[in-house]
Amino acid sequence: MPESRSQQVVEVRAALSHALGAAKDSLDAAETELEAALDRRNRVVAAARERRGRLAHERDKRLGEIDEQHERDLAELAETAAETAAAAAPGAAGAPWQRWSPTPADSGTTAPELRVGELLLPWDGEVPALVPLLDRGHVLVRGDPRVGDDVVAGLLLRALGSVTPGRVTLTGYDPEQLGGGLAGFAPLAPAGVLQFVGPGGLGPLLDELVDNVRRINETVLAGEHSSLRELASATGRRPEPWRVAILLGSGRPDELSKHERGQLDRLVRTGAACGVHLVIRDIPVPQAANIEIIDAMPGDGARLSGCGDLPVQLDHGPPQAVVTSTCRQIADAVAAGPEPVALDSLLPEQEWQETSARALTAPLGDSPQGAPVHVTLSDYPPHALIAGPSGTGKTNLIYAWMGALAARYSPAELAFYLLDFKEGVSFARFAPGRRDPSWLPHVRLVGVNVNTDREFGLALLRFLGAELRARADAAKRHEVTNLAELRAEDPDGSWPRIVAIVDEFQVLLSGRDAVAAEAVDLLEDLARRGRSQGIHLVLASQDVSGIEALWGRPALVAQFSLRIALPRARRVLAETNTAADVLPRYHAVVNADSGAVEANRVVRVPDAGNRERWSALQHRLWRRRTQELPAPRLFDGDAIPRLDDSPDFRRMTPAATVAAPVVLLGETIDVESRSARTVLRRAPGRNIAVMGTRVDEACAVLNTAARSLAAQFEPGAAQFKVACLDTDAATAVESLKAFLPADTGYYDADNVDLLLEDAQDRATSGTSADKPMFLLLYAVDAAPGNGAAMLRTILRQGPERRVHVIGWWRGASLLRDTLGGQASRTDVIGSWVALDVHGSELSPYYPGHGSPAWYPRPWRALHFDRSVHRGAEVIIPYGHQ
Ligand SMILES: Nc1ncnc2c1ncn2[C@@H]1O[C@H](COP(=O)(O)OP(=O)(O)OP(=O)(O)O)[C@@H](O)[C@H]1O
Repeated sequence: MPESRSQQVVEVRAALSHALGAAKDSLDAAETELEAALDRRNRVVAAARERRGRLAHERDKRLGEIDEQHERDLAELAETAAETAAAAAPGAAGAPWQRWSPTPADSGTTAPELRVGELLLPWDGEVPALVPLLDRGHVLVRGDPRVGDDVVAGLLLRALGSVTPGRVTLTGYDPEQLGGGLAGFAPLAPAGVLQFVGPGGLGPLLDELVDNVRRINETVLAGEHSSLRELASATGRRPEPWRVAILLGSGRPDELSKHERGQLDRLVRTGAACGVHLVIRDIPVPQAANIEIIDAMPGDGARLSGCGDLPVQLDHGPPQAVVTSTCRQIADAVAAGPEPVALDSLLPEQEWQETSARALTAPLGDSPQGAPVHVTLSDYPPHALIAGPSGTGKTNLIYAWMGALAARYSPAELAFYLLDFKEGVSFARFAPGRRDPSWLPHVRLVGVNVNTDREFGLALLRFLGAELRARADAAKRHEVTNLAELRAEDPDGSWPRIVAIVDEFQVLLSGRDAVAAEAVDLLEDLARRGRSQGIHLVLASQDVSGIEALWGRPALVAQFSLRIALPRARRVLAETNTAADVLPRYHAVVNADSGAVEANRVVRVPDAGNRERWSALQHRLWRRRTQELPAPRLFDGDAIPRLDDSPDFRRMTPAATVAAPVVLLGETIDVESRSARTVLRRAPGRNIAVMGTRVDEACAVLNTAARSLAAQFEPGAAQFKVACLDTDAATAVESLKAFLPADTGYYDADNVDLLLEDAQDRATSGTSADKPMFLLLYAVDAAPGNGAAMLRTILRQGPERRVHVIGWWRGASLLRDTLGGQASRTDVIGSWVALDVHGSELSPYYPGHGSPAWYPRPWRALHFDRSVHRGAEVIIPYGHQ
């Protein structure tokens, strides 16, 4: 058993050793594995570390890239925002106060947004914070009152400075006298750009604004446009101003009545489309998308509802000096009135397309709402009265009206007769001139500088009277009653509507003389009957006396139912109609109902005075005229007519025998260019006496007589004898020699007795078969010796034997002396021309008429021929012969 035990021990040992060996192996294996594992782990850890490092690097790199991209995006966005803001708020709407000045833009352009501060962005550049007010919405300011004041002042100044002066108007409601940024704007008040309503005024103010919105919707937008902004961008015109109401409440919840609250809601909803905007503080308003809320806080605490949560730094208020000077500037510009509109705005697209059969209608300008204001002359209203103090644009208005009419109606449809009683040549542009040969083809007559020649006004009225009768007769023949019917019945006839314009017509009616009396009678007849015959009168006057001259004739005034009043014109509208008192410059009130207030229409008149613009129109129409159309007659009271231009003189041709030689004496004052004449028939009394001391005029009349006679006779067919007894007339006589036949006899004081003896012989013993003899005697009162006695014989007996005296006596009484003194007969002087001789001295030569109303004036004479005249006529001696 010991063996077995040792055996067993051995075996156990062996087993143990084996086991130990096995365990060791296992341990070794395990350790190797551990080592490998540790190694692996170390490698994994190292790899992991390395990857983390790489990842971190990658992440950092990416983050860096993202940051950069973010900054780039932000900068890009901020830059775009800044650019957009600069475009949305150009000039005065966005410039910082340090370099701010007004930049008024056209009313047609879109309204800018207005800067109130700066968006605080992590960006180097500046992004302005803008508020959409004009044409877009309303603004509610809350928060710090002082900052709020600055915001309101800034907004208003930017709005005012961005548009044409007067296009933004302000109304302030400030019952608590908070000022609210408004105080500095006071200089706008006198020009009506700013007004304040007091406590209790909120209701009426809101009502007025609502009324404006309603009116603009109904009459301006009129269903065609959804807003003024849209209208402005479609038409380039903005007929209404922006009306901004600044409502500074007290913060009391009961400040607004129910009605006021309703009106406020209405304005919030509908105002902006009509340019009515609210800037509100401390008044509760409903939430609305078009109200920009400004939380006014100092520093970076401010917010704008339109900018979300972005912090905003509000601008300081505008410097007081800038506010004041800008407001003054705006007020001055508004007081001075708007810039003139161009004449072209009155012209039609196609010229000469209208028919005047029923009426003459043309625009005179635009209404304040931008719609054209048309003016009509027809059966009603037939005639117009225009009044405007000097310088208010009356002449311009007449031009504008004429331009608008002339462009629409051809000369076959419309004829103008123009007369200007004031000094100057305002209508002369319509007639051919030295520099410009064109004329307005519709114009038949232009009278300028007729202030002393009231007879010319009379002549025009007489002419129109004759035309009226001709039309009435034609109407009777065609059994019709008015122009439209006459034109339908007589389509080939020439029946244009006639518009006679008389500027400063009161000159014609002034005084209580025969001219005025006849003028009023003629006017009354024309005004009454002209309406149906297409004859329209337009009377213009600058002072109230002009209108008053008519006032005494209510029946006459009543016919002038179209009234046009320029700024400050008085009495042309109805007595209680004061619309003209508040008209801005270049505006007029047009009233087609005799001045009744309800018929007022305000019109802004374009600038038609501009010569170039006018002349472009005139030239265009002139080139379109038919070649037969004659140039208008130009009567210029300041010009001395020339015999060579006289149609009567030009028609004269020489003949061997002339039964009734015609003596021309001067130009008549008439619508047609016509010479005053006396016919020297073989009949008693056919002599001509020129009376007066004025040498030049007397010589002018005698020379005209001599030249016109000479033009009718072939050489040798008549005898001319010229005596010059006043050396002052020598030059005139000398100049005559070129025109008289070579065998003319010339005499002076030394030998005039020979001439008279000769002529006396012819006068007493000649025969009617003898050649006519014309004695042209200059200063004949100076005939020496028994010259007077011989002259008497010649005057009395000569004409029947074809011996005629054309003599100049240097005074009416000297003629009387020649004729044999006070009691002598005067019928040997069948025709006379009086120069500076008073009417009372002429009565002996003016049989059956008393004495003519004649007040001598330079280069005018009175002519009377007892064989043909009922009354004496004023004539203008021909000059420069
Ligand atoms: N609508 C207008 N637009 C621009 N300028 C105008 C307008 N109306 C008048 N003017 C200018 O005002 C000035 C006076 O105008 P205008 O001669 O027509 O006045 P008036 O009332 O006829 O004066 P007067 O009777 O003294 O001649 C002129 O220089 C004219 O060019």
